[in-house]
Amino acid sequence: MNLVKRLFSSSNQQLSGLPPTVLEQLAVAPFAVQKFKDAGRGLVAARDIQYGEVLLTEQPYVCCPSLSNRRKVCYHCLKVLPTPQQQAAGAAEMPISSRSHMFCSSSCLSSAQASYFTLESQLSLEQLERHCQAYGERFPLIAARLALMIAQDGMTAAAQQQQQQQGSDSQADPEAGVGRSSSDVGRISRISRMSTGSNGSSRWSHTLATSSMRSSNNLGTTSWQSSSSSNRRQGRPGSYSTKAALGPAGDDGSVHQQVASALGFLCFANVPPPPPGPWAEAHKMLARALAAAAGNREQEEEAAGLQAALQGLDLDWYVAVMARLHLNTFKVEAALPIDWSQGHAAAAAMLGGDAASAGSALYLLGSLFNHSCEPNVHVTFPGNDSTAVFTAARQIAEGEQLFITYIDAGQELDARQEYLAFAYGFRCHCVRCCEELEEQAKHMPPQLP
Ligand SMILES: C[S@@+](CC[C@H](N)C(=O)[O-])C[C@H]1O[C@@H](n2cnc3c(N)ncnc32)[C@H](O)[C@@H]1O
Repeated sequence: MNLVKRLFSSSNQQLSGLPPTVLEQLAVAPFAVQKFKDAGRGLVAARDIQYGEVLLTEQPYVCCPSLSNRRKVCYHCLKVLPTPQQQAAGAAEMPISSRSHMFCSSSCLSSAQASYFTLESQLSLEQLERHCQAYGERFPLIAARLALMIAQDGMTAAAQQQQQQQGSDSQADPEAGVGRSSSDVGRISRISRMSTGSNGSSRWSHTLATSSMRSSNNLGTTSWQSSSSSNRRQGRPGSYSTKAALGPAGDDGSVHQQVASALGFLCFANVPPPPPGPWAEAHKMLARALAAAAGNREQEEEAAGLQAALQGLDLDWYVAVMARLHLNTFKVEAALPIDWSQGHAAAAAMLGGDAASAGSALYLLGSLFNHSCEPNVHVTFPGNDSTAVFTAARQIAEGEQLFITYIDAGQELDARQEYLAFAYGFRCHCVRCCEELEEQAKHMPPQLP
C-alpha cells in the first residue's frame, strides 16, 4: 500500500486526474501506476505476485455488443444468452427482448433504460450501424452509447428541473423567482455549460498544440494510424490535445462531466485536423439521429434539454472520444454458441474474427496495462460477459512492470511490429521482440561497405 502511495505521489500530474473509482480499485490492488519514458503510464507489481493470482476484476465503463452477435449477447452487459435449446430446457433465465434488442435480465434492461436505452428506443441508429458494417468499425457504436448516456441525462435533467420549478413556483412568489432551489440553479447552469463547451466556441478549427498540451499525450512524438485502413492518417507533431473537447470535467452530477472526467484520463491518439472522413460521416449520422429524437419530443423542456446536450456532442467531442477508444478498447472474447447452419459465420467464429467477439468494452484501470508480446498478465472473461479478469500468467516479482498483449501474440515478429505501430502508434521493444530482432539480424546478408 505504501508503495502504491509512493509511486502515485511521485509520478507526474497526469496521475492526479485518475477518476475516484479507479483510485479506489488502485488502493486495494497489488500494483501501482508508474510513468515510463517510452510508454507513458504503466502498472507495476507492488509486491511479489503468485502465478494464477487475480490482480484485478473490472466492470467496463461502457461496452457495446458486436454487430454480428447482437442477438446472442445481452445488449447491456454482453452476457452470452442461453441458446433456444437451453431456454426450452428451462436451464437458464429467459432473455428479454425490447425493441429488437436482447437483455439477459430485467435488471440489465432497467439499468440500460436508466442510462441510454429510453432515448435509444425512440430513435434509429440503423444508418450508423450500416456505416460500421461497411467500414468494419466497432468504435462508433460505443461513441454512440456514450452520446446517448449524455443526451438522455440532459433530457431528463431538464424535465425534472421543469417539474421542480413548477412545484416551487406554486409555493413562492413567481416574479422574484425565490422558489428556485439551489439544485435547480445548478441544473440550469449545467445545461447551459453543456451547450457551449469549455470555451463557448467550436474548438476544432483553432485549438493547436502547444508543447505542454503534447506532453499530456504519450503519443505526442509517435506516429499513429487508425486500425481501420479506411481512415489511415499519420499523427504529426503539431496536432493538438483533444482533452478539452470532451467538455468540462467535474462533479456537478451530470453524465457529460462524468464522461469527460473518465475518458479525459485515458491516453489518446494525436489526430490532426481535419478529422478522418469516416469519423465525420459517422458523427453526422449520430447527430442526425439524436436531433430527430429531439424534434419528435412532445415535452418542450425535454426537447430543449436534449438540444442543449447535443450542442456539447459536436464533432470535436466525437473525435476526442474516438481518439481514446482506438487505443483503449478491449475486445470481449466470449464462448459464443456456434450456429453450424450459418456455414460462413461459423467458420469465421472458429477463426477468431469479429464473429467470435461478444463486443467491445472500455475499462478505466485496465487501460493502464502496457503491451508486451510475452505478457505476464492474461485477460479473460470467465463470466461470459463484459467483466474482465486480469490474472498473473507467471510469478511476478515486486517492481516488475505488468503487461498484457494487445494483439494475437502468436503472430510473427514483422506482423506484430507492423500492427502495433499501425493501431497503437509504438514500436515494441519487449524482450521477445528484441531477441527475435537480434536473431533476424544474424541471418541478414552482410552489408557492402
Ligand atoms: C491502453 S494504453 C496503455 C496505457 C498508456 N501507457 C497510458 O499512459 O495511458 C496504450 C498506449 O500505451 C502505449 N504503450 C503501450 N505499451 C507500450 C509498449 N510496450 N511500448 C511503448 N508504448 C506502449 C502506446 O502509446 C499505446 O498506444
